[in-house]
Amino acid sequence: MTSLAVMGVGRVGGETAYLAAVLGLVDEIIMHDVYEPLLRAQVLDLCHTGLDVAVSTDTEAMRDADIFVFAAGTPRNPGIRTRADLLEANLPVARSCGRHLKGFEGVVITITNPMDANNYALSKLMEVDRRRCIGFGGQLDSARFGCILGSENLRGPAVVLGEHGEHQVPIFSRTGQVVAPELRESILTRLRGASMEVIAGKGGTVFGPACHIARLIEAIVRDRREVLPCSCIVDGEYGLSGCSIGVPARIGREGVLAIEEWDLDPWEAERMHAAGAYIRDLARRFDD
Ligand SMILES: NC(=O)C1=CN([C@@H]2O[C@H](COP(=O)(O)OP(=O)(O)OC[C@H]3O[C@@H](n4cnc5c(N)ncnc54)[C@H](O)[C@@H]3O)[C@@H](O)[C@H]2O)C=CC1
Ligand SMILES: O=C([O-])CC(=O)C(=O)O
Repeated sequence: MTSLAVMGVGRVGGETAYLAAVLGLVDEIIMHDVYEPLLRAQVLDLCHTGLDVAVSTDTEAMRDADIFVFAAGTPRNPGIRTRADLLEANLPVARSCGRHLKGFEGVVITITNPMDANNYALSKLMEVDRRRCIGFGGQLDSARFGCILGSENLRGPAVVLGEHGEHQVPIFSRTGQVVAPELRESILTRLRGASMEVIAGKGGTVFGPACHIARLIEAIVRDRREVLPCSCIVDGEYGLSGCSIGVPARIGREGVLAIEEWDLDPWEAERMHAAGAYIRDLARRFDD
């Protein structure tokens, strides 16, 4: 019996619940949203699939779930330049949800932006071990990187580490090809703008995030032990600590089983450290 709790069942949370049900990843889904009419609609719509999954809205039962997906809060629109600009709006949401689930014993997946800062905040507020707090975004950024590499006639593997935001770090050294600094910068600029094109066109990113979140849930419930780029709370890895940041993480039933330390080239290492300093500074606002 595997149970999934989803806080915030809007575009991404709702689609994630639907995919988890369709793919048969979980037996029970507990949903919550502050907007009651939407919550009721999502519950009914999921029930009408006729899939063999128990659906409830019991927020008390959320604390016993195996996986908790945090997707509640405000998304970007074309007027909001960076994900970090959502901190003021979404940190209070993370705070109230975190307090409600203090002592949670399952695996937390943080979606809400700014995702890295929220993942760090949730682990502190919920008093959840760092290995059971996974921030989602790196898989999506990596898929976007793969699309852009292809458009430049370059091959993968495409992996993005660092912040899920302006300070993302595409790992060119793992593609096995020499990519000149000018081309790296122009690819990075395209990566930074990749989601906004979708947001401007259809109101928000949905298929991309939900598909990769489902893969992450699958890695956990099926104990896949595969390495995925995820935001993890670091304790010295890559010379960083006191923040959650995108790193290659081996994911299984218990959450983050290990963080791999890859050799980065100087261009990547410099940006990884800048990303760490930037996220740490954002996270500090949480301590104020
Ligand atoms: N990490 C990633 O890769 C991605 C992150 N996001 C982020 O995920 C978040 C959600 O995005 P969408 O689903 O597009 O937004 P949405 O607006 O469709 O859904 C958010 C839901 O959260 C609910 N909500 C707000 N405050 C709440 C609270 N205190 N308790 C419970 N529910 C609450 C709202 O009623 C709404 O239904 C945003 O912050 C967005 O930036 C979105 C896509 C990808
Ligand atoms: O860009 C945004 O605001 C939503 C997001 O995190 C993504 O799709 O990567």
